[in-house]
Amino acid sequence: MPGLLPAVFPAAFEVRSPASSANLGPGFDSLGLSVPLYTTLRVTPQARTEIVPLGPDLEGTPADESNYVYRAMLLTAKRAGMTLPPARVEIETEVPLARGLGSSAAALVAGIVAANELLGRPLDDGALLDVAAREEGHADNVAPALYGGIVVATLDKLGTHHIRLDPPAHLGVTVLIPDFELSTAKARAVLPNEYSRADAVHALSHSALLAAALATGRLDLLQHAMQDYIHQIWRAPLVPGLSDILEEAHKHGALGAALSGAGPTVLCFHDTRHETHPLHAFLSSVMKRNGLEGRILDLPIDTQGTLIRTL
Ligand SMILES: Nc1ncnc2c1ncn2[C@@H]1O[C@H](COP(=O)(O)OP(=O)(O)OP(=O)(O)O)[C@@H](O)[C@H]1O
Ligand SMILES: N[C@@H](CCO)C(=O)O
Repeated sequence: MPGLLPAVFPAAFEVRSPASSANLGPGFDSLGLSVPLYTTLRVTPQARTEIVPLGPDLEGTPADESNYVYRAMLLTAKRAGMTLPPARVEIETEVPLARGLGSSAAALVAGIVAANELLGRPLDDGALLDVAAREEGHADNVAPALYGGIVVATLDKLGTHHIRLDPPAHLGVTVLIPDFELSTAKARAVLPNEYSRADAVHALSHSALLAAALATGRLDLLQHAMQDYIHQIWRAPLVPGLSDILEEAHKHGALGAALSGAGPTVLCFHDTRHETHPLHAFLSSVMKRNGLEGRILDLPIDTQGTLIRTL
């Protein structure tokens, strides 16, 4: 009577994917870095699928196929041409939702890596990135969430191509995370469909300079290289204080500043050898002037990306 035998399931495991900050100014949809705030999945193979969002931040998150994690797991199985084995998937996150720190990318990447693990690893890293980038529509959050560090990535008909950079020495991140949500969809809806040649050349040259500066540790060039006219000016009305920070943060110790992803978080680079008190004081004063509440955190750049651990 095989039906009465206890099923033997593979060992439970945990997948942890980091938050990310996309664009870094002019690298719209193509450049990002990861930071150590994590989305964690605990995956326990069992007879039926159960999606279990945990904690107050995920309250109201669906537990069906519209859940980002579960959707990503199903997509991965489809890409591999296999059926997803059932499992209990507990989801926890430290990444604030809809704040420009890649919560959706961390959820997607964690789901993709978890499904690949359950399926016996049929997809290599490049295919995992491609599944994630196609689902997200751009690779600038998902690539750092998968690989860690700073990643330059392209997504087109030919596939997803990327180069991962180790962060330059002494480069730290300060983020101002406002207490309000801004969905990526809303922040993309305000962008124009067309740009002038001058704006295109400005974006190309500055994003190329930024990637080269990050690759060679030229921290002195960040402030200039992070200038952007592709998305930040259009999004500024949605993020009170953004223009002040972009214009003035360098006077208070920032090496450069940018809207993080689609916002409303703002990212400043700092030199880890220097105090960040003056920058914090400036960011606090901008919040106060604009009637905002929020958190200011100094973070290193995560270099590990997504990790799997057997439980
Ligand atoms: N851990 C999670 N589990 C399930 N769904 C999640 C999780 N994290 C994020 N999401 C979904 O992603 C949505 C937020 O995605 P959105 O793209 O708007 O913002 P973001 O990814 O946080 O920011 P950005 O893309 O600008 O960096 C949430 O409203 C929720 O539906
Ligand atoms: N590059 C994307 C990141 C947010 O998902 C944007 O700025 O809209």
